[in-house]
Amino acid sequence: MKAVLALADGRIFSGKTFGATGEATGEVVFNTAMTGYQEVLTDPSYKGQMVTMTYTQIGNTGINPEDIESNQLFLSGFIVKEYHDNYSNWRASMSLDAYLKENGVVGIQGLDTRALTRHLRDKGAQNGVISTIDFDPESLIKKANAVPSMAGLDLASGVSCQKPYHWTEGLWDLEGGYPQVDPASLRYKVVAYDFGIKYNILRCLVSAGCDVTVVPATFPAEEALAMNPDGIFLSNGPGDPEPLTEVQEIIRKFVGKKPIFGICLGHQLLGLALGGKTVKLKFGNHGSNLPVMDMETKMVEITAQNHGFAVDLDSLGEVACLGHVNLNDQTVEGIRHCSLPIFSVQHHPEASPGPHDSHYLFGRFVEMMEKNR
Ligand SMILES: NC(=O)CC[C@H](N)C(=O)O
Repeated sequence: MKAVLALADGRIFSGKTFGATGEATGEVVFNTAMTGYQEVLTDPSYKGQMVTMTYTQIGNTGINPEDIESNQLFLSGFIVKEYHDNYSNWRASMSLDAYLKENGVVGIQGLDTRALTRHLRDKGAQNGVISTIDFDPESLIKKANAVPSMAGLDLASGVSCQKPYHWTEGLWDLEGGYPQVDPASLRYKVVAYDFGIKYNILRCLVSAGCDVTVVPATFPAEEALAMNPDGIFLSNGPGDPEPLTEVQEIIRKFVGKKPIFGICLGHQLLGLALGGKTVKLKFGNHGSNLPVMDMETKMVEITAQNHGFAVDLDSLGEVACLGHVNLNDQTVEGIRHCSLPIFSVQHHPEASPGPHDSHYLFGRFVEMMEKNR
């Protein structure tokens, strides 16, 4: 069955349906990861977006119950070159097509994703519509232009948990799968603010020795401090960090009181809480092969990333310095507070999908908490 993708600037791509049928809208972004479509589909940070994978063959490894990063699919549309229904993997329990159908996510396959990616790279990420019911170019372009801009959108509040919960699952291993870790063996008490947190971040924290309590995005700072944590963690999440002013106010209350570690949206919110600004990038970075330098050690790590906004370093003045830099586009990849045990990164040290080069950052957070006990 025919499917069409129309972009707000008038470019139209034709393909075939897969997954759910109907119509979907969102900001179209490209992801350069070669594997890990399942983690991409369940990453809450993709809410409001439609993702095209630059890797050509998608679906080959099917879907398994273990590689999910949250309990649902968040992106609104999935765009691939060649969908493969005949999957093969020892853990797979269903096909990608069936999974998208079951979760109502509209897909399109068989279009030139290379041309689409080059278009987004040259013209910038932009809103679009995938349709299997309307093929009229004029009507589709109108629909794409009616989608609200990602800049200014608070999407994190809608994906955060409703009430606090405790997390004790550690990192996966081949023999035993995901272990349940005895909380008595976990030395550092961490309050993790959930703006759309990925499971593997929680697992990395537990495996690094943290006893994690996950709290909603606007959980009062006073209540978090009353738990007497060793550190505060700020998670990834969808949308623009700027409208989340209540959250920035909460973060400010931890500065000077507790060690803080932020990832992606958490990093951007920390930058704003410290008095800085964020900017929307032309097409951002989404993938698992992006080079970054740690300014402290000058080591280069290959990282997983998924962001459309970035912190403006100059706006932070003397408060914080550059902790990490993206070696492709020189964007601010991390900040470090000049005098307090506070740091954050734009990339994803938990990977999922991606290389494990940046796992050491969880150890750095634990060291900070140890020094500040
Ligand atoms: N992965 C994330 O946390 C994304 C942060 C933010 N939504 C951005 O696009 O920049």
